[in-house]
Amino acid sequence: MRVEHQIRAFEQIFKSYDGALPLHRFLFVYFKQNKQMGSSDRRWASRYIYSFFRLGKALIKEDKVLRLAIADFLCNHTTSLVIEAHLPELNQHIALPVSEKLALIQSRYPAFDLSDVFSFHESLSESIDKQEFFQSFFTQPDLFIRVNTGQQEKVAEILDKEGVVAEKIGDNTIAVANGTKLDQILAEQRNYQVQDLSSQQTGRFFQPQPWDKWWDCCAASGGKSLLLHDLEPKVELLVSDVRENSLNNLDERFREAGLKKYQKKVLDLLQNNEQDLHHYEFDGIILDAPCSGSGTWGRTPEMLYYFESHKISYFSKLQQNIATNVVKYLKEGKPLIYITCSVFKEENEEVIAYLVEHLPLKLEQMELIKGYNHKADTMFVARLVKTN
Ligand SMILES: C[S@@+](CC[C@H](N)C(=O)[O-])C[C@H]1O[C@@H](n2cnc3c(N)ncnc32)[C@H](O)[C@@H]1O
Repeated sequence: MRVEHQIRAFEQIFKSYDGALPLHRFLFVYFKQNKQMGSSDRRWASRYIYSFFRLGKALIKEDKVLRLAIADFLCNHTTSLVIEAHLPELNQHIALPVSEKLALIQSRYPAFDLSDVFSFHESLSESIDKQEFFQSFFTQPDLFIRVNTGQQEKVAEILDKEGVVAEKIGDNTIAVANGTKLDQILAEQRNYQVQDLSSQQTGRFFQPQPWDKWWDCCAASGGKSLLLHDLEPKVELLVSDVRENSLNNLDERFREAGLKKYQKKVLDLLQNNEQDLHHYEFDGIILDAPCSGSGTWGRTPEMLYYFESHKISYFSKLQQNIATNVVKYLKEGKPLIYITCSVFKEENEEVIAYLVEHLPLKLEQMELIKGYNHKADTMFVARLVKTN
């Protein structure tokens, strides 16, 4: 009876959700409206719906509940009523590594094709190891903290005292399990930022100099600007975004981080901004472009199910147009840092090919930062320099 209750709750959620909102926001509202669900019901319903979407479109023709049991088996190291009821013979293998569990599923269900987990695989950037990438969707990514230089030991000690398992990476990064309530544990926001590991690594491409003028032109709440500031606090900074709300969050984050001196503008980079920008010339521009976000779908697996492939071209055009509009404000010999959190070549290498062909830009370096092996996001970054 209890398993039927859990399955009914899962099916209700699946039926009410259409992919329009991020799943975590939808669940927040859904649970508020369904107060009869106790905390255990909510926990199981969340686990099931997230596991279910991690299967993408694999075995799409099979019964939904069987797919749920397979997904839940692949994603978790502890069993569930659904696995016990619908895959009883695999229950004893729940603690095996994902690769071994996949082999078990493949041998039982020959129609299981791992590439159906990510059904847009034809569009992937070439350097991605497809097997590893597809497999990564069955593991929840970690939460990463970028710690200011010299503060890593101190922050790690506080986490340790609170019983949080924390892994130090390099000198400035700490990984903890997703869902860790950092704001309740670490009071001193000045010393750290929540920022994905791969996003932190884009900083290697910035190379700012003291007193440089930089423009973070799609700044949102300022993640890349804060990274730039940590690399070189003497940079003069302009931040802009089309969404005023995001920039308000940025003010709050900058204040907490102690970043006081910066200029801020609400700008739509698809428009002519000459009135606002005619007297500006930058020593560096960070274009952290709007994109499909496909390198972050390990955190939002509902996208494996709901994303529509025609959107890739839409984002690619948007990226080309925004880049074209910002490059005129770059000084000769200075860098445009182009960043996406996409795994699609049309948003990455192909945008760079377009920019190099149509704009006075020369490619210095580009890299797909592969987070899928490190429980992190996958990002693309390129450093292009303006020519005459
Ligand atoms: C990938 S996010 C930026 C993330 C941010 N740099 C960070 O590190 O947290 C892309 C941003 O581009 C902004 N954007 C989208 N279209 C735009 C446009 N036409 N003009 C200016 N900004 C735009 C979005 O509002 C969004 O905040």
